Amino acid sequence: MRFNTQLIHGGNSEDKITGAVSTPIYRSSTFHQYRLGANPQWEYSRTGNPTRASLEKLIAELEDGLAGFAFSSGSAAIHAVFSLYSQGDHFVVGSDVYGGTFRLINKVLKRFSLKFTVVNMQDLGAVEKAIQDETVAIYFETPTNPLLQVADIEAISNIAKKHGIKTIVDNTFATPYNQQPLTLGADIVVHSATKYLGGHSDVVAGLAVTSDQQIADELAFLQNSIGSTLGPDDSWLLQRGIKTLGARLRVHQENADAVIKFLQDDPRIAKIYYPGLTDFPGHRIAAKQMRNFGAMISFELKSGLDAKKFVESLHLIDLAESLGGIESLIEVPAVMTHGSIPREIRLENGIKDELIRLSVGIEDPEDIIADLKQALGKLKQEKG
Ligand SMILES: Cc1ncc(COP(=O)(O)O)c(C=O)c1O
Ligand SMILES: N[C@@H](CCSC[C@H](N)C(=O)O)C(=O)O
Repeated sequence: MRFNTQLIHGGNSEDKITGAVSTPIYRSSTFHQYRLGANPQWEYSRTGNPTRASLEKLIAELEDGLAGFAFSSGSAAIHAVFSLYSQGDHFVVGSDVYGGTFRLINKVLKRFSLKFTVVNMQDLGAVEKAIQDETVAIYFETPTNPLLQVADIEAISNIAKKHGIKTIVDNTFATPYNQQPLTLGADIVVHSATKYLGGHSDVVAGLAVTSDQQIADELAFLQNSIGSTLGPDDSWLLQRGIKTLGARLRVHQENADAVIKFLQDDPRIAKIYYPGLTDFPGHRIAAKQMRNFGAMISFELKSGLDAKKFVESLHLIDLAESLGGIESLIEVPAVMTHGSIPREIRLENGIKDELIRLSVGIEDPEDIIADLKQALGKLKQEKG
């Protein structure tokens, strides 16, 4: 099956009992056991639920992995993956990660004595140099949130393999439509499925997929033991969202291409962060490992232009956290999504106070651009 067919027909897309073409929502916390101690397939919904299992099978197929696991949020999925490891274990972590991941690492995982070295993943020499005797895995996003930095998944996975450690990739920005890290050598992929996979800003969910049987067994154990599983209703909603991933991403991409062109031509834009730009660092690697460059764009206004005024002047584009939904969303990472990172670290990592991040939706591109234009126009008027 090809990818777009798989989106629709993958997982357990037909119910074995009724033939329903949409996986039923099995809203049952427990399941009747016909014989005592017979180890039934379904026993209790935290341990396994048929609706969740269909979604988990689907994401495993889409990422070309062995097993998938659905969690109550992306953060819960990331937490479960780090729970594979023990006190004293060391990780090499990308310097540009979602603010909540930074917070999880620094305010939670460090309390359990996991150790971290932060490295710019574009510097392969620095990645290898950061590996210690206790290092168990390399963890990174690509493209990153919010700077859209691109890391070479294959090259980093090769370094990891050479040192007998694992590679974990947060594939939220790219989705398996644009990039499949497991096929490039990674061992575990995590997602905030709240974003493009759900696609409609109506579900908070997380996914993890692995190509390694031992990790799969351990993740199944941890998912059940920690218990941060995705409920059947949200599992269904997420699977429904995933069915249109390809169709949505094609429009997201067309719109992002139009918005990029507009921003490039506007004299009030100082800098654009987007892997599709040929002069953007990482463009060559993105072109190698991604089907397309996605619809996340970050940018800075020319000095003296007020980013706050700009985002508050938009009418169509929502000023809101999150991304990847059908509606265009804009935000200022320093104040919103990455506010949990101390300012000096944010600045060190390249996240300026005025950086603006735009998630281009699937509205008519003319309307998105008209909104950007009118909000930029207000700034010009004020300055003049
Ligand atoms: C790249 C990335 N990873 C993980 C997360 C965490 O996901 P969630 O909000 O679903 O917990 C987010 C956003 O929240 C994100 O942008
Ligand atoms: N206030 C939230 C931040 C959510 S950010 C959501 C998403 N990852 C994004 O980057 O837009 C928090 O403190 O967790």
